[in-house]
Parts: sequence; C-alpha cells; structure tokens
Amino acid sequence: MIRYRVRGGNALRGTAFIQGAKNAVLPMIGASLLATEGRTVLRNVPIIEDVRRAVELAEAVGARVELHEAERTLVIDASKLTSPVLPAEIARRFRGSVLFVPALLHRLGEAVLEGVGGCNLGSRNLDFHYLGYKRLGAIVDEGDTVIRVKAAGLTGAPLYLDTPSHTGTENLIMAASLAPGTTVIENAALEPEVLDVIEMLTKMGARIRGGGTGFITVEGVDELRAVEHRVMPDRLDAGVFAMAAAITGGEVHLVGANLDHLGVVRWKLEQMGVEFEDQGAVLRVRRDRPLRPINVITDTFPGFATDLQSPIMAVACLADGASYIHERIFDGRFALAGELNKMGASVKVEGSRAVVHGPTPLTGTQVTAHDLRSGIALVLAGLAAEGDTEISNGYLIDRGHSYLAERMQALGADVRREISSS
Ligand SMILES: CC(=O)N[C@H]1[C@@H](OP(=O)(O)OP(=O)(O)OC[C@H]2O[C@@H](n3ccc(=O)[nH]c3=O)[C@H](O)[C@@H]2O)O[C@H](CO)[C@@H](O)[C@@H]1O
Ligand SMILES: C=C(OP(=O)(O)O)C(=O)O
Repeated sequence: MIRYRVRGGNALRGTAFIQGAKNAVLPMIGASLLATEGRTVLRNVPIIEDVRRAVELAEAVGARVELHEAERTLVIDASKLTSPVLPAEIARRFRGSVLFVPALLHRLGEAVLEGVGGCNLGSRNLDFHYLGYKRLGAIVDEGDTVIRVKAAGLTGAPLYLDTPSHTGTENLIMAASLAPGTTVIENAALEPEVLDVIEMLTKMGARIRGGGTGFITVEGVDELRAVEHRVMPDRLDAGVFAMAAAITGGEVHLVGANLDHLGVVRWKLEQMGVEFEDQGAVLRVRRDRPLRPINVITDTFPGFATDLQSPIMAVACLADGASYIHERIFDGRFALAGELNKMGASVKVEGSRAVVHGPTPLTGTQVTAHDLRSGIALVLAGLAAEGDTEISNGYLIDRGHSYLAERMQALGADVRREISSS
C-alpha cells in the first residue's frame, strides 16, 4: 500500500523539473511496436507506474524493452512479436493498454485485449476505436471482458469520431499508417500529445497531414522504422505544479513547462490571481494576492483540460467566493468533492456541475485518492491545510506523477511517500 503524507503550511518556492508526458509516452510505446526492425529510443520518459505497466505489456507480446531509469530512456526492440494477447493482469491496470491494438493488428493480424483499466471516471467507451477498425477492414468481437480484433490486412478509408477522442485519434492514425490507400479522420483530437505522436510516427516514415486541424489525412506506407524521439513535457504535471504555487501563495520556476500547452487553464489561473512569466524554456508562476473564484468548463484542447479539473477544485476551496465547475468530458469525475469536504471544504455536486463555496480553511485528515487526478488534488489541498493530510491509494498518484515527493520537497513542501503492509 502506498500512502502520501502532506504537512501543510509552507509556501512553495524554487525550481521544479517537469516530467515527460504520460499521455504521449504511452501511445509512443504502442507506436514503437509498429517497427519490424531496429530499436526505438524514447527520451525524457516519465518514471511512472503506467510506463512500468506499458513495459510489462510490450514484453508480454514479445518485445525486448530496457527502461533506463536514471537516463529516463526506453529502448524497445519489437523485431520479434510473439503473442497477440494483452493479458488481463497487466492490461486492466492502465488505460494505455488500448494503444497496443493497432501494432498487434498489423504485425500479427490479431489483437486480444483482455481488459482495459485507467481512471474510474464514469463511462469510458471505446466504440469510436472499434468502428474505425471495422471501417478499415477489421472484424471486432466485443465480449463482456475480452475484445478480439482481427484483420488479414487493413485498407485506408474515410473515418470519423463522434467527439474528438484522444486515444481514439492516436489509435486510428496508427492503424491507418500501414493501411494501403488514403484514410481521412474527421473530428480528430487536437491535444499537444497527439501532435507529438504524429511527429514521432512521421519520423518513422508515416505520411500524416493535418495534425492540429481536426481533419487528419494518412497515406498508408509499406513499413515504419525504429527512431529516436524525445517525449514532450507533461502539461498536466506542469499545471499541477503551477497550482501548487497558487494554492500556497508561492513562486515556482517550472523547467520545461510550455505555457501554450496549458490552453484555457492558463487564463483561468490568471483570473484567479496567478501570474505567469514565460522565460523561454522556464515558466515562472507566482501568486501573491488573494485567490478570486472561478468558472470552469472542461473541454478538449485548447479548452480547460478535464485532467486538471480536480486540481483546480482544490485551489477553488481557498478562493474568496463561489466557484462553478462544469465537467463536460466524463460523467463521473467528482469523487474528489467528498474527500475535500472531509477536510472542511464546502463543495456541492449536482450532476455534471459542482459549486465550491470558498474560502474555507482546510484541515488535514485521512482521505482517499479515487483516481490519479483526485489523488494529486488532495496533495494540493494538503499543502494548504493545517496539520497532516494522509492520502491512501497512493499507487494512483504514482500512475502519472514521477518522483512527486522529491520534487515537492525541493520546493520546500513537506510531502512524504510511505509504503506500508496495510
Ligand atoms: C492515456 C490517455 O491519453 N488518457 C487521456 C485520454 O483518455 P481517453 O483517450 O480514454 O479519453 P477520450 O478522449 O477517448 O474520451 C473522452 C470522452 O469520450 C467518450 N468516448 C471516447 C472514445 C470512444 O470510443 N467513445 C466515447 O464515447 C468517453 O466515454 C469520454 O466521455 O483523454 C482524456 C480526455 O482528455 C484524458 O482525461 C486522459 O488522461
Ligand atoms: C484520466 C487519466 O488517465 P487515464 O486515461 O490513463 O486513466 C488522467 O491522466 O487523468
């Protein structure tokens, strides 16, 4: 059992190094399995549990993988894939398992997904992925828990997504990259991670146009080669560290953070009284005035990222007035509210909307992470709370944030990661 213990009260000051992006490295590991020869090298890899699971999954299908933690580098040799089965005990522990399907389809003619994990946020459908594979010529057999996708060969076709699914876009681009002919994907996702994956696939030899326009064209090629690629910085990790400065009234320098990748999150934090100064590859973030309340509507990029909705809810508890949060991407992403209320907050949830009545002083107590981002939001709340906050289910935080305690401590925070047998 992993637990985080946070003692609040310190304003954070200093330099934090932003990790590589979880939501870019996972599809890149999937993409590396498309290369039939050579070894792929991924740099700036975040050392998080989801990456460990992805390594295990790649090994389970026959790839040889080295994770060099100190160098934050992955070396992947996918020249001999041996099994189409993505085993339940690994696949059910993270969402990124869905990103292995296109490579297995191309390399082995079949992918057997024995389950999918990831944050529990309400319904998380995969129908756009399956419909896309079918339109490219695959047969999809959706059992209760096991999904089998088979194809003797895929062929380019016009595709669409009802809404711009992040992993759906990545999967259909990967499936189309080796499918002879032209594929057009309408209503594709615009997230920076999707563009980074396109950049890597393009280096591998894929022919992809229209990234970032919502309308992507892929001309299928015969083969893709192993390449070296540096994973982009994690905009969600950057957002969390910016909010750590905001909630404690501190000043932090975020190495590697990209202000443009924050989209509307930047403007909302500014409305709350947070100052940003773009210093090239370092972003300075400061809050030295009372926090103002905020209205947040989550949306696909560049809208307010749903993955930062829980963290900003924690910050809103300290704002002077009522903040309104409308969650539009997931239908069950307010588990944090009950935990914040245990700490003295006043958060009321009605359907897809929450109202945070601030300011309420927060008091440390025992709370539970229900998913990755509610977990990190509780760390933020703990930084501003009086006394000790003990957060159970810390594995969920470790799924997506690397060396969290160490990076927080470097800013003067009292955050400890504890391992216990109960
Ligand atoms: C590993 C990864 O990259 N995870 C991210 C990815 O998740 P993920 O790719 O799973 O999220 P999607 O963009 O696909 O899902 C968004 C919404 O669309 C719905 N939907 C999606 C696909 C589909 O086939 N049918 C369908 O109805 C989902 O139920 C959900 O309500 O994007 C989310 C939204 O930015 C982020 O919170 C996750 O951190
Ligand atoms: C929802 C998230 O991740 P995943 O899709 O991997 O569950 C997240 O990163 O907040």
